[in-house]
Amino acid sequence: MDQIGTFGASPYQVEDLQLFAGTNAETTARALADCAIVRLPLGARVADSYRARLYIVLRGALDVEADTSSGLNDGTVSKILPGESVGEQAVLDDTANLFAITASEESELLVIEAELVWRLIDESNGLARNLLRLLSFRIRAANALLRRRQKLGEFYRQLSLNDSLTGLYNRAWLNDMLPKMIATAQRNGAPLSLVMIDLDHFKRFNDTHGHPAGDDALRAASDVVAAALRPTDFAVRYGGEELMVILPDTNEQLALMVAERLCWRLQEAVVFGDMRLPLPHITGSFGVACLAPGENEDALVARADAALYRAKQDGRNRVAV
Ligand SMILES: Nc1nc2c(ncn2[C@@H]2O[C@H](COP(=O)(O)OP(=O)(O)OP(=O)(O)O)[C@@H](O)[C@H]2O)c(=O)[nH]1
Repeated sequence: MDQIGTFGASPYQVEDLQLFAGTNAETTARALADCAIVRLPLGARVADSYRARLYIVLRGALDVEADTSSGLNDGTVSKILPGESVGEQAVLDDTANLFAITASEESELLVIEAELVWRLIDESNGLARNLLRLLSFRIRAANALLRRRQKLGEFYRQLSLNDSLTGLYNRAWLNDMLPKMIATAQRNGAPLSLVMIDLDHFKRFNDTHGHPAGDDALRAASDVVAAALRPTDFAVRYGGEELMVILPDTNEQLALMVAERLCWRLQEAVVFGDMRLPLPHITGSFGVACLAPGENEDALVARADAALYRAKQDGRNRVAV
């Protein structure tokens, strides 16, 4: 970063500098006359960014990375073009320019020391107004970036908690949430029931209609289950062709009714939307268990599993407790 001259001896005009728009050009030019102009070759970094200084691009362009000190640097880079500035915030709160500033092409920069910026703010309402406007714009941009990151974070969180084939909650979600729901139910003395569901002869279904049709069937079964539940119930893909329903505040009798309803709706489900194809049907076997006092999630799941096994043994397409 070589100094190649001063603002006063350069061909650049105050009118070229966004930050000084609307200020008295003559007074400003006088104040800036001794400020250094430095040249930055392509790819060079603003080397003394440890100081609070304002840089105005006169020619070329700068890339400014997000704040590297906060650990929030996610590769977001803003471009600073001729007339624009960087470092206002560092000057205002008297901290170093902690972000990485690099020349994206050969550039010339006007360097204004913090003390001079403050003096100019004292002397010029126009500069103060421009700075406020610029900061307000930067805050809005930073907020928008945060919102985008939040949305992205939420998107990935959803991805990691939902099964990609069926859209139901996955095992990771279950492992996290079921113990919490059980603890709440135990604490409040509230009932909680589980329904384990296993699609019947699913291997045969796959062998007869093909694996993609098997996927369609799984999706159809999941849709049936999800659509039949209250907003307070939860549907989970427990494993391959095994689903689970968690019914908070539901005793065994009610859970049995829910399972019967699901069983009936499943056998009525349309697997293929294309009516020209022969209509294969799917059925499921259902095991119901209601939380016993002092019981933990493993014991409850094991009882629902045992009930499911009985439903299979008794001929499938049915509910057992
Ligand atoms: N298409 C498809 N098939 C799956 C998926 N996950 C598991 N399966 C199949 O589900 C079948 C389960 O077979 P089994 O465990 O033998 O049980 P079943 O044939 O359903 O017989 P029963 O449970 O005794 O009624 C296997 O053939 C798996 O390949 C999936 O995501 N998509």
